[in-house]
Amino acid sequence: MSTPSPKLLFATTNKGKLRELRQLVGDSVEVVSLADLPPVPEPEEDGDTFEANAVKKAVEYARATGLPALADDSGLCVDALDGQPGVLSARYAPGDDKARYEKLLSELSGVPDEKRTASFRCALALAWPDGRTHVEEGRCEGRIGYAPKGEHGFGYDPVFILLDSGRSLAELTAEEKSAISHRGAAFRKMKPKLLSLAARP
Ligand SMILES: O=c1nc[nH]c2c1ncn2[C@H]1C[C@H](O)[C@@H](COP(=O)(O)OP(=O)(O)OP(=O)(O)O)O1
Ligand SMILES: [Mg+2]
Repeated sequence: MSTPSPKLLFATTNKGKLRELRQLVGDSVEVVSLADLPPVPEPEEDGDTFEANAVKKAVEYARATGLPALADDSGLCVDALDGQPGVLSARYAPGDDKARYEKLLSELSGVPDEKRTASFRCALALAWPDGRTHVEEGRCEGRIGYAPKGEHGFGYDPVFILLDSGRSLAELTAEEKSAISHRGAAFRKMKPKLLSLAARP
């Protein structure tokens, strides 16, 4: 028997997203990541919306690889900063995730609790190699804390505080995070499309 061919590409360079998407998909669809394939140039994320960037990434990766591709464009919209860093979250400060959330904390220094509200947004786009696309979005409400806490997750998770429990997203297990996260919400809407992919001959 020959090995079955891969059915879906997780089209992201972000290891944190990849880990969460793998767990969300489970074994319902056979997946590969970019690391399993010959190098593909990274699409330029020049859209004004999460949706536009997610579609662009999914379409370019699907065309380049010939595989159906699932791309994620996401970020943090902070009300006191008029929605910034938004689609520019990954480029908010040079360096690593810590440098970016520390910049955010310093931008918000002196801003009181009730004005520290924020939301994580995620657009997931599925693109077929022929150019067809399907998009779903999700969001997660919270507020920005005063200092990082928690060891799980990635990105801005240590400074994103949930409204009900007061815990940061980085204090949740992967399962707990996906149950309430922007990515989990978008994924659950996308899931029927992904399952239909698996069923294809
Ligand atoms: O659940 C999350 N928990 C914490 N932070 C998060 C989350 N979701 C997105 N984020 C942050 C990380 C990055 O600063 C930006 C995404 O930027 P974004 O361009 O979509 O991803 P990326 O460049 O890291 O990888 P790629 O474009 O290859 O998928 O928002
Ligand atoms: Mg990116």
